Amino acid sequence: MNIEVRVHERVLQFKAQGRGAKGQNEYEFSLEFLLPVKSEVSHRSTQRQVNITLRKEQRGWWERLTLQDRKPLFVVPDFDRWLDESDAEMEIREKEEKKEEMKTARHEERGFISLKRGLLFAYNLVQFLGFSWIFVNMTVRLFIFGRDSVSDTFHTISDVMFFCQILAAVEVLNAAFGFVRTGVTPTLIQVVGRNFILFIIFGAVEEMQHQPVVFFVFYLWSAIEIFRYPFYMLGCFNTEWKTLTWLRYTIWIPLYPLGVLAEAVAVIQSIPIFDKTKLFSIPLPKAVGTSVSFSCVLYVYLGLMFLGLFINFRHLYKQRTKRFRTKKRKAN
Ligand SMILES: CCCCCCCCCCCCC[C@@H](O)CC(=O)SCCNC(=O)CCNC(=O)[C@H](O)C(C)(C)COP(=O)(O)OP(=O)(O)OC[C@H]1O[C@@H](n2cnc3c(N)ncnc32)[C@H](O)[C@@H]1OP(=O)(O)O
Repeated sequence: MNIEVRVHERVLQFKAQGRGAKGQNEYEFSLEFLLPVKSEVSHRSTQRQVNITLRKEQRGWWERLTLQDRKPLFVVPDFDRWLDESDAEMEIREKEEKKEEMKTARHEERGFISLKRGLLFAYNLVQFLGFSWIFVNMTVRLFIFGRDSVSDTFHTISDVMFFCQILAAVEVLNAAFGFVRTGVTPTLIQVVGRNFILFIIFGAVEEMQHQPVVFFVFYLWSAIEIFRYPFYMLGCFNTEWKTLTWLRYTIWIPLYPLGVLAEAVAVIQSIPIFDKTKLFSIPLPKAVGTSVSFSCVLYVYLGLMFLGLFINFRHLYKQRTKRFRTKKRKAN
């Protein structure tokens, strides 16, 4: 198709060769607009139609399209694209409302992120202070009182340990609600595993409270946490201290198996006590006339501990690899 479109002042002139109502022919028309239009004109033709785009010289609403009062017969509005003054106002208002909504949403989102960050920071700070107190207290007491301090660990430390470990349940919620990028299972294993030892094995059995194993368990638990929580505190502000990151992702390698071993020793030591005292024993129906010792649960738990160790060791190994691989790639 041979198309010629020209605009001068306010007149559009169109000429084209093609097949239309009069078959193969030359078609032409001209339109004199009500007000001037810009001389740049663009057009695009398809098999069915020619689209011509013109721009007004000055923005604003026209009373009508053409200079002459009566619209030429061949001009018909395309109502799909038709906009009148009230439509445009509505469109502008809608756009502004959308912009305002987006602004408010972004504002709320930023508020939520700062609140989340603030709460996480406060949580990590409290845990850091708690575990630091435990670690420093145990170390100082060990130097001052020697072996006597070991058997007294539970009575001097347990209140703060109870507090920190109850509070640690927050970590399961953080993982479950997606507040931190981590899996629920490893966190649940960690929190349930420790609280089982703390509340059932040590808390409920007085004979266990003077055992040296309490010292080892508490010391191993706090030794990792005094690095883990400050690492998270810095993370809340997208900051990191390389040495601390290295310590957080490295010292669990010896500490975790040692911790599980110490916990396993505690469980094994408590078995005869549960058998003797019948504490938490599960009563059987009267016809059978006896009860199942809680030690059966402890045997099952011993198996679960090593499964838990495997799951969390693998999880921590993955976290370590991910952390150091990302850092290396960033450094390149
Ligand atoms: C289902 C119930 C079954 C019960 C079965 C019971 C089985 C019992 C087995 C129990 C064995 C437990 C033994 C244990 O008690 C022994 C010891 O603890 S010994 C001492 C050594 N221990 C450790 O080293 C473990 C310490 N604990 C942990 O590392 C975590 O608890 C763990 C869940 C294991 C791993 O942590 P996580 O998955 O969170 O990994 P990351 O630290 O890499 O964090 C991932 C990202 O999340 C961000 N994050 C996490 N927490 C926070 C927070 N509190 N505040 C801010 N940000 C947080 C973190 O920054 C990472 O983000 P990014 O990747 O962006 O940097």
